[in-house]
Amino acid sequence: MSTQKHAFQAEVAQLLHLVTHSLYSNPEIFLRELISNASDACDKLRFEALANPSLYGDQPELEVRISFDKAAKTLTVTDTGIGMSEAEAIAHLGTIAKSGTKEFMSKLSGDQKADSQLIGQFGVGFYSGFIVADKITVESRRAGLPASEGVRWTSKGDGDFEVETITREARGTSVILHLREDALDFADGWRLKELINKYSDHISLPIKMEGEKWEEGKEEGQPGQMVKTGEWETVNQANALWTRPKKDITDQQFKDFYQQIAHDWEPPLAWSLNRVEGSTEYTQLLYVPSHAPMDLWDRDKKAGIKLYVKRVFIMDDAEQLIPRYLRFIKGVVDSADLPLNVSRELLQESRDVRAIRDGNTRRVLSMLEDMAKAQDTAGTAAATEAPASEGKIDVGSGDSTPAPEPTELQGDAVTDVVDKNDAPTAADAAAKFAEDNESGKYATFWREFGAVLKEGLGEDTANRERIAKLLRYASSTVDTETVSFADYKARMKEGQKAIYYITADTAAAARNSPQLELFKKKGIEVLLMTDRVDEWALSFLREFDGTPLQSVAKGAVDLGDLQDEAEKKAAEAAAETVKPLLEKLKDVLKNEAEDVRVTTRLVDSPACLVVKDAGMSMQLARMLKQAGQPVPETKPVLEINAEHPLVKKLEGMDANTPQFNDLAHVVFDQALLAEGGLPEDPAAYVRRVNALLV
Ligand SMILES: Nc1ncnc2c1ncn2[C@@H]1O[C@H](COP(=O)(O)OP(=O)(O)OP(=O)(O)O)[C@@H](O)[C@H]1O
Repeated sequence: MSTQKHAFQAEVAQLLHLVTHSLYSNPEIFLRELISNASDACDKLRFEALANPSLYGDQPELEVRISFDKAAKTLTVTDTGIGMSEAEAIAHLGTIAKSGTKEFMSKLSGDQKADSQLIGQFGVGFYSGFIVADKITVESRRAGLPASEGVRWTSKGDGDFEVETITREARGTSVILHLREDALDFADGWRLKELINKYSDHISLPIKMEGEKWEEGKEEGQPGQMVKTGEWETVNQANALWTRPKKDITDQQFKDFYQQIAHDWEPPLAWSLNRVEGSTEYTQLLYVPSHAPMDLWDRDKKAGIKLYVKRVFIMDDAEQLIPRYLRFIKGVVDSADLPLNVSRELLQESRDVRAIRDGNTRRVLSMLEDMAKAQDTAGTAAATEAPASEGKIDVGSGDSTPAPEPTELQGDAVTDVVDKNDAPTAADAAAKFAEDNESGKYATFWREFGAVLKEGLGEDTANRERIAKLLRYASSTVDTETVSFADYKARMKEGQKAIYYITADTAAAARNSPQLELFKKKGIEVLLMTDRVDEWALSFLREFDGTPLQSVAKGAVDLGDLQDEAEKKAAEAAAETVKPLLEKLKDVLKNEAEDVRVTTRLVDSPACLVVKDAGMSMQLARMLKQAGQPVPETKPVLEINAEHPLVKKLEGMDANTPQFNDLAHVVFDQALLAEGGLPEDPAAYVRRVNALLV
């Protein structure tokens, strides 16, 4: 059969260029990527063979072999997995099928340092071989195909690759790297073992290397050398990480495993490994990443949970195992109860799956609570020399014994895999304390994923209160997004009956909103909600811990006991005197405003717009309109400040004059502008302002 030449898909060519130019500083990751592909290929075969055991043929073993040839300058990774047909080799090794590739490519800046960070988030897979090789040959045969239908794929990592049909006796794939001159140190048994140990110990498959022994020189004066023994030895632990006792797993191994499953170069913020026993038995290993993926905002993004059944890999991205608002969580669930042939459809209906999903949700929420608590403790104890307690501090690092959740497990007992004697020493704890304190893990989490977590208020009724406790906002008195509802409540003024908040497009707009004037004057804190999701999410949270939440831009302002008698009296008197003006304004602005009333919420501004209590905020209405969604046509209420000179001026004017009409409209449009909106007719607004200026 002749050789056919194929061009790489444009994105692959681009990726290849990037791989070889950005990743040379960390060349060794290629081995992790190739072993991970080999392991995936074995997982796939094991899964397909459940329905068709003949796929194993006469080779029942699933394994990975790593060999090298110093003289030929090659390094070969061979697996007995599913293999590839010719068409598959062309498709899988010549194009990138992954969603998000385009987006990824568009984010590249040309700055190698920044790009290599990005590529770490994306995962380079097979192409990382080109960091150390100037040519790669892949020989493969798909399980179930005859030996004559093997394929050889070859490329130098430039614009194209070649494919030819070969005869290959063994099922599976060999990836042969022709090492670059500067990467010859990888053709070394010790070096390879060290790397396997570092990156792939937790792979559940045996990774084998040919044994070597020292042989003295045959003749006098001839140096000795290492020679191969011909026996293949397993060099990794070959049991899945999550099946090992936690005390036998180092932090580094947890992190390495995360990097393998999440294709992320950054270490995770926290993790938790537990064996859950009871009516539904499973092991969960869950990770909180330290940064958001590029497609976080895609609500259809697949979840990052891999499902195993009794150690057999079943599927990636098992979205039934974690709610959508926690879609950023990565990890593994290994169930003891689900059938091996479980399908996505079946997952939807399974009671066991619901129990696992609930268990995962609770576990993630407690990890977040622990992180938040560790940060709070760090914040208050920052100046003290020693940590307050080991348990608390260890919690923040993610590898702690999670707090038990007795009442919430509905009969399922959590047995942590960790040996309780595995507790960290005081020195460990102090070191971790310093680390956590420095990094502010919860702050990082909140910055990256806070807005997604808010979706949980609407999605997860059962855990709404727990989620509410995890929320953080900036406020009129605190610049950073660090204020929890509980913090807010603790600082509430004597007599204050509600948690006040304002929604706006930006923090600046919220902070400078006229609606805040009275609150600022009285020193009442107001939470600033500036995420798009805030208003929707808050519609599910009417109160926190018995205290109602009240938007300062909705309904009439009622500060209740916070307003003293004299103020109330003055306001009532002002309302009385300004009544005739209100009538005039209502008439002139009948097309724009639902109502015009006098308010005490303003101090420096003449007027502001509010919506009725149950109404949709103007900000949300604008957002929906922009998104092309139908929005009920509601008019805002204009509230005026009877003390303001402009209002006093209006009071003294004849309502039938064009000047009154102009000033009334200017006051309305300015209130709209201050709130982040745009006048219906901007040109008319400009004309009116100009008329008043001359
Ligand atoms: N050893 C192998 N055996 C069988 N198929 C393989 C092997 N290595 C790679 N492939 C195929 O080539 C595809 C591309 O591999 P690559 O490593 O580039 O991406 P990936 O594994 O899909 O993604 P990532 O590594 O980022 O998770 C794989 O999805 C798989 O179909």
